[in-house]
Amino acid sequence: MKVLLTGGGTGGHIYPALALKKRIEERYPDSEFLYIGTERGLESKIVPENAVPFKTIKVEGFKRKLNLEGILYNLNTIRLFLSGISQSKKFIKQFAPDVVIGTGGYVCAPVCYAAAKAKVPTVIHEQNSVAGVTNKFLARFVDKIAVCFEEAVTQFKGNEAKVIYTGNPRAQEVAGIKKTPILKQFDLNPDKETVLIFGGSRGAQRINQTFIDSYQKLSEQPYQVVYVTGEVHHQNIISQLEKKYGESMHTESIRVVPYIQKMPEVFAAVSIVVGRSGATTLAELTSLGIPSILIPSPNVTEDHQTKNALSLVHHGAALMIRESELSEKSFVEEINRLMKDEDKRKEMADNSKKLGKQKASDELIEIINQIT
Ligand SMILES: CC(=O)N[C@H]1[C@@H](OP(=O)(O)OP(=O)(O)OC[C@H]2O[C@@H](n3ccc(=O)[nH]c3=O)[C@H](O)[C@@H]2O)O[C@H](CO)[C@@H](O)[C@@H]1O
Repeated sequence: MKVLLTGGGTGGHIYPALALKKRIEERYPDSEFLYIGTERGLESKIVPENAVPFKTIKVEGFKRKLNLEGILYNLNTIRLFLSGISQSKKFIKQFAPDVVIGTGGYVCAPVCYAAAKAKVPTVIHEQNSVAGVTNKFLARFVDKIAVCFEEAVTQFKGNEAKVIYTGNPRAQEVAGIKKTPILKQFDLNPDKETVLIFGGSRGAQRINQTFIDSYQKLSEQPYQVVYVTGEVHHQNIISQLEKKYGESMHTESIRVVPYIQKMPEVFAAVSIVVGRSGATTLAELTSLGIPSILIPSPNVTEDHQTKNALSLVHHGAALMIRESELSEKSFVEEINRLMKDEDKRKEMADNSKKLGKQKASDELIEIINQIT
């Protein structure tokens, strides 16, 4: 089978595509793959690292603010969209895929549109509880729309018949990962209670700032902390910590890193996860049954991270701190409250696991087999 994958910008759109690829390869070892992304998105790093043939096209997202600058920017976005379609057509002609899979982010728009117009069977995958703009645009052109939240099933007006609730391929990929001594890699004790804190695949400035403010208090707790800043913020966070805490920033119990490659293995090794509520992260946490404290980003389309988070909170699988209520005090107090209550953590872990939907890749493969 020849599969063209596209999706990007952030990790939450990239890892599901790679997880699906892995499962297709397991079931159909002769399969061939091509991934189309952008140079600027995280995919230009992650996809080649995973040894998947990678091509780029140039696309931008639309600006929502429609002042003169916004209008000019959007005109350029339309120009790039049109040239992105031509570039995609060329790649599609050369590679001749049996199916095209788009996992979200604006790079999918020209690629999936070009594929659908070229009559190549096309599937889009929506990770969030609120459908993204690109996927809504593509809905009428593609053959199938896979979703991960029941709430998303009704959001593709006029195209409901194409929608299938599969869940996220990343959940199937990580299911069954067991606790390992991976914390040793951070020079931490793998047998000690540990809190992992991270702000999605690119890091989150507001959480980074709260972490800097809370550093001293966190270093006094009986648990260990792994803090992920996001690649681009790392140097700045380290400098700020050095400036604020001097020598005392070097503690036994806190590690500050830019990015974690084997994130699911780290999830399985920690007591709780604290961070943003990106949909792919939540699919991984529920697949593994990890309790979490979620701080939704307020800067995403239709506040979808709050809706993602609430779908776990309502099932007793996570706690939530709204960013408007985030402070050094609420951050440390909430973490401490959960870390002191083992029964609560156990109950949340069970509830989290019950939400996990672990067969997404196989269900997507079934869809692919139906339409090709
Ligand atoms: C700001 C923004 O637009 N965020 C969106 C983006 O988030 P983002 O890319 O942050 O998405 P997610 O939190 O869903 O997924 C992040 C992925 O990166 C991995 N990871 C993260 C950090 C790290 O150090 N190492 C690592 O491997 C996680 O394990 C996960 O697989 O896509 C998600 C999925 O559509 C959306 O729900 C988010 O709202």
